Amino acid sequence: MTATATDAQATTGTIVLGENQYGKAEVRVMKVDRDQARHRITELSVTSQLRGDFTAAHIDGDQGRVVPTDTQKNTVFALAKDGIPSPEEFALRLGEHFVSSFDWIEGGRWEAKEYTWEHIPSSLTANVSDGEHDHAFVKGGTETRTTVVQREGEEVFVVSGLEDLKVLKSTGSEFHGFPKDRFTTLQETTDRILATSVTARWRYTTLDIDFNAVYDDVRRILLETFADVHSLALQQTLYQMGKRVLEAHPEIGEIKFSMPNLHHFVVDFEPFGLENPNEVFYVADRPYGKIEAEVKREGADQEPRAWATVTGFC
Ligand SMILES: O=c1[nH]c(=O)c2[nH]c(=O)[nH]c2[nH]1
Repeated sequence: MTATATDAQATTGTIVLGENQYGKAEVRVMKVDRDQARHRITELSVTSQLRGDFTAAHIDGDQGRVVPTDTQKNTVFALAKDGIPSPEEFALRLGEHFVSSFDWIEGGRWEAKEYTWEHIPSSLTANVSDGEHDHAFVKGGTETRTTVVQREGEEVFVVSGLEDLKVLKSTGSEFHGFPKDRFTTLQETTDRILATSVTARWRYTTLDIDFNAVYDDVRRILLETFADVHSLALQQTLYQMGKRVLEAHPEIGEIKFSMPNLHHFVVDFEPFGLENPNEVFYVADRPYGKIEAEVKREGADQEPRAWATVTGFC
């Protein structure tokens, strides 16, 4: 692409500040609920960013309206003291706090990622209830629960999801019928390993829900559907996962996925005079297929502002 005369002209006009937001990124906070012998721990990585008219800060170096990023970090810790019932409720409270505390703050973006911890199973008896240690934990699954809360005045948008939910099927996956040209080497298959690491994000159309219960159920549906669908392509599995989530949860407007196709290639044992009926695979690190799609409700209202600052496809 080449720059046009109009582009050149545009670069000579008055320079002004465009969209902006600022805050503290990746504040790692752990809240221990220790009011009972069996503790509960919640670990979040929180990014808080404020929006409003910060022209003076950018143009004149005037900090009169700049709530320091350090204060935003401290606020994350201070609000955690009152509990983190869910990442969504915590992010919503941060938004409410900043918008109601400083009249020039018009909104912002609060992102939270939750890391899973599980009580360590134990056959001992000291500090153990129901076969699990009361205050010793092991890191849970590889996945991270996510939420992005954005606020414009009284309008609030919540996009929640998960990242890196690793799943694999050792059969029940086919891939054939694709077009072939002189560069095609891929063999058709009616039995292959299907593996992916699911990143999904969905938009809530209401805040009047139990965020933890809905999250648990969406995760259950994603896993069950991945397992249940006899896959003719990762694209088909993805679509079914989204469809079943939307059918079960009217409070979700749309759902987006980014799912790598993590290739497992059958090792060629012919040179060794051996057979390999889908038993030994070479696990390829990269490249990987990159399958991304949105599943949505036909004719439903879209809300691009909810997705505006979600990086990548989702
Ligand atoms: O499920 C798949 N979808 C594709 O689009 C694709 N392309 C490819 O080479 N293998 C696969 N597998």
